[in-house]
Amino acid sequence: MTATPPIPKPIKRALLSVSDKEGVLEFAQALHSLGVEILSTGGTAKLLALHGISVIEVADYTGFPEMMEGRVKTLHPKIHGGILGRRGIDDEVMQMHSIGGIDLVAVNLYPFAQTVSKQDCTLSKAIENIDIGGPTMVRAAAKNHKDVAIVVNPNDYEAIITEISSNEHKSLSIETRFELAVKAFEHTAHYDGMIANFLGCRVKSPATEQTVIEEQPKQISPFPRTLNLHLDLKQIMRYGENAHQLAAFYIDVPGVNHNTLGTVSSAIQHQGKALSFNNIADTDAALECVKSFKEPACVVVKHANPCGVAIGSSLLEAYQRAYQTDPTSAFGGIIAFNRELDPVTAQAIIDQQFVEVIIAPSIAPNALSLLSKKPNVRILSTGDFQPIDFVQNNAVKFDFKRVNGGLLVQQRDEALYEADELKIVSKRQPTEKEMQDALFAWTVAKFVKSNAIVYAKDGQTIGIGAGQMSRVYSAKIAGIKAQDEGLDVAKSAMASDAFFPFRDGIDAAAAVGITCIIQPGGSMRDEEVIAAANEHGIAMIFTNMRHFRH
Ligand SMILES: NC(=O)c1ncn([C@@H]2O[C@H](COP(=O)(O)O)[C@@H](O)[C@H]2O)c1NC=O
Repeated sequence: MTATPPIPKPIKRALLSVSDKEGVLEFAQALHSLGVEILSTGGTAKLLALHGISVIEVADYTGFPEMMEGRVKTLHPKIHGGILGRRGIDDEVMQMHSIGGIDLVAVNLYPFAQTVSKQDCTLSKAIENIDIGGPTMVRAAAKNHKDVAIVVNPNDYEAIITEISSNEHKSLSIETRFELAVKAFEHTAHYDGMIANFLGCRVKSPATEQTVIEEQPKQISPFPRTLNLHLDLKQIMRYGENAHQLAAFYIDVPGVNHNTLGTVSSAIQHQGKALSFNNIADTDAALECVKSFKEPACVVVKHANPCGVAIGSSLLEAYQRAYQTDPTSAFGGIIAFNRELDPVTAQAIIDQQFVEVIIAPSIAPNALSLLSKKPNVRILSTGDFQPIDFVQNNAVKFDFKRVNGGLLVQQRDEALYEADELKIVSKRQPTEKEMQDALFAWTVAKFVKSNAIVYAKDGQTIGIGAGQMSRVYSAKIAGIKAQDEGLDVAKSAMASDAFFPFRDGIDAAAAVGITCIIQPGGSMRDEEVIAAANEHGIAMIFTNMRHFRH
């Protein structure tokens, strides 16, 4: 025998207490029209009253004034009893203490994230912006979702009004209340996580020598004692890196300190099969690399490594030159552009190769209709993104690598080189063209897995050696690939993501005709390495910055 679900009770009384007042007037107005009595805290009540909406102030309802500059507003048994009381179980005790049920709670919290993102935010200001009464109501209402609806997101107001209006009992279904409750706990978990992260950077831990309780400390750790992450599930994949692995894509929640615009996480997919785990990883690698260039550029990626990168006077030229580096590896690759994809380039791709994903800031409509002939190709647009300003962009953004039993956390590698750290260490100065080629190769090398060796000439990669355990083998592979594709390495620049431990890498470069080398320097045998460059007449630039990538 199946139990008949209880008849949902109508929503008769709502409590509205919001910091973000967006949409609250319309919401309150609609609730009022549905015959709902509205209780509200000081600022919210004032706004509603000003617009002629009938409202009872919480202070009048409880008989207790708001006090301590808002620290105590709703923390009263008449409010919390009204939210937490189990209908059908606690009715008698509620009646005994004159506690009326509150059937809907709409709360959003003090803007803690916005407050602490301001440069001049003091510790006291941050602490005053920790909402206490709000989360208490949110959690209470979420716990009692069987009888109470909790609304934390103004984007939900409209759907809630629509559902109540169309429901014969002027209520919300249990499914809606449950969904809202889960959203509410996610919201308070995120909120408390932010607070714990903020305070956890100031307390004695392996990251800090001492607890820092200063109003505006000059330096605090970027690493909280406990790391609270908040990511939203975007997609479940059919499988992970391999078919026997379950996988999902979680994305950053856009907010005050996160800008997800122009990333793979917020890209719009126009056609093609769902992105796979490897597609997303490779698309991110291609996209982040192509953002480094100001000129029209194209990056072709395979297994997270660029296999061809080029700039050109047009996107078509950039694509053709990037493809030319390694057509064999480009088969089934991921292609990223830093300009709108035009129909000529789209047609060239279709004519020339099998491609898994194409990503660009935008896709011209006529390019999209051409690509629709290849419906399996995943086409993504990110919206505009700015080329990375390596000097300006010093925001602390984290990069994570999971190890068994822990998580490695580091700042993202957002630098390229410090201009005043570039040093010519060879006898011969690089020509202007050699310098341009070297910086292009260096930019690409940053995105190639270590050990990375990149040969480049005229804004085009000529050979890329990636992921080898010895640098000299990466150099050899870059040379072999160039030769196999009939590209002339002579007079190319060579970039190495880390220093050369021995002179053998330089000798190998000279043997294939490299005339300029860019590398971090810093080896015990730098002298020997520089002497080798001088012997071969190679111009050598030290960047004093390494770009390992694993
Ligand atoms: N202290 C309390 O009892 C309390 N109750 C509700 N709040 C918050 O006060 C804000 C709304 O205040 P007002 O309606 O006065 O603008 C909301 O963000 C709500 O989460 C409170 N404030 C902070 O803790």
